[in-house]
Amino acid sequence: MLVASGLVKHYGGVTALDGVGITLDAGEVHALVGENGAGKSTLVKIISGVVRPEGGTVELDGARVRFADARQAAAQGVAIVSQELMTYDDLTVLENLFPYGAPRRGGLVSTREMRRLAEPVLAELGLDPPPHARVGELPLADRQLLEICRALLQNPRVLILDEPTSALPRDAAARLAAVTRRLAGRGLAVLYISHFLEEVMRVATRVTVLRDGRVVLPGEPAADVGLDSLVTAMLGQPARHATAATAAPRRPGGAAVALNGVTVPGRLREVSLTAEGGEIVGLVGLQGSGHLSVLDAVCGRARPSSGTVRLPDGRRPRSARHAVTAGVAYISGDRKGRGLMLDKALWENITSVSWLGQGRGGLMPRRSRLVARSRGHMERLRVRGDVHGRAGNLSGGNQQKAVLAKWLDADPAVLALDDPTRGVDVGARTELHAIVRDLAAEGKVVMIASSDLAELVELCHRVVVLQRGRIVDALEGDRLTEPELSLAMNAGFADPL
Ligand SMILES: Nc1ncnc2c1ncn2[C@@H]1O[C@H](COP(=O)(O)OP(=O)(O)OP(=O)(O)O)[C@@H](O)[C@H]1O
Repeated sequence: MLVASGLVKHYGGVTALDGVGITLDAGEVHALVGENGAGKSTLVKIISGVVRPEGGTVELDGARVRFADARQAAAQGVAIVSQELMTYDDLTVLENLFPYGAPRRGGLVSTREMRRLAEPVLAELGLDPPPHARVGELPLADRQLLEICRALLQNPRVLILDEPTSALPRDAAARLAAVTRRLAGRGLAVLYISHFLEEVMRVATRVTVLRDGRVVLPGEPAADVGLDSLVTAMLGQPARHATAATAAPRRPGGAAVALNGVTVPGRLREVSLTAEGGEIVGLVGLQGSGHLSVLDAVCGRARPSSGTVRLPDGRRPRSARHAVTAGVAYISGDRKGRGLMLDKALWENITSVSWLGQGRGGLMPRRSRLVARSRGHMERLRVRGDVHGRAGNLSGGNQQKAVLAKWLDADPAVLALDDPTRGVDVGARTELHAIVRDLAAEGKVVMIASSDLAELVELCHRVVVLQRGRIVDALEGDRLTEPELSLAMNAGFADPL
């Protein structure tokens, strides 16, 4: 149905695509995988017309197409849900669902018609938001699903999903996988880009792997490709297997983060928790359970009405900025909360936080030193990009790594991580985990919330479970397994706030 062939695209000296082709057939879920920076999003942008290739063609039903933009692509039946969230946060749910023109009756926008069209699609994805709520107020996961609803409301024949589950909790991701298969069953051609390889293997009928802008595995039946060979194709070498968290050295007793009877109205109730230097403490819960509010309290983003939060230097976080200067690094996988200066060079980004903390009154280090330091962090995290290039030119996953590089440069005492490996490829995920373990071994406090339970089990010494603003369990040792975590998150609800 859709055939791209021989696509070539360079960005300056970088070869993003070097003769890439892919065929999407009706009724298939075709997965596209590859490391961060392999060229996946560039391929999508060329199909949607956002980026012009230097060579190659895109054909739809045998006719060559060159869409001017995503809107024209949608009009011809190619709907794209891109990696970056594109919701209009100030508009309502309904307004967001019909961006290219709302249904009208007698010349007037018909809210009733909008609801009639939207409701079954929302229901299929398990969404039930108040239709007049502002989208900015919805949780990230709902916003991501909403974008998919918007694409489906265009009745596409080709649906392109670029990392559709990166912000989704497991149940929603599973629901989306089922919906995706159903859509293919109805004859849609689906291109599915994801870093969650197990999910890819479950949902895809065929899989194409890109490495360094080239196709290294062309549209193989997913059933014939094992997970290991998929990883090997992506990385060009077998993956290093992560060691279990229990093997990580633990030296508790250093400076700690301590929450004592912390209540944040509507979010946390009398939460007491100590995370010591050297410890990796996980935080988990269903949406709205308060696990992210614990991070917010540590980062000075939520003020307790009673109780105290103490940072390793003995101070209380008074504001987000104050927490930064007190050595708290907050790293979020939420792309919008990433905090890179996209127009500035990578080295300026990477060295920006430490300058905040150390710069006052001191001498600005020489630029060459800052660049060299940035290069060091980039190598360690395998950030693929030019140290002098704009941060905005990096692929999504590489931007995520650049944020971590920035905080590594600041040498924080506390790492508050919120889904830090969202959208990051398998190789980088393992690398990132190794770095987090190293930082803990150096005596730093690590607190991590993740929607990826496997990540928590692999990484944490202890995982604290919250329900309705309260700590209800803490799992460690033999009890720290995915099924136990899932059970603790869902079982026996605490009293409501
Ligand atoms: N506007 C741009 N300017 C310069 N380089 C760019 C630009 N967009 C992409 N690149 C580069 O092209 C390469 C491919 O990027 P692309 O975004 O397609 O990767 P990706 O496979 O989607 O990665 P990710 O999994 O991280 O999203 C990367 O090296 C990236 O840095």
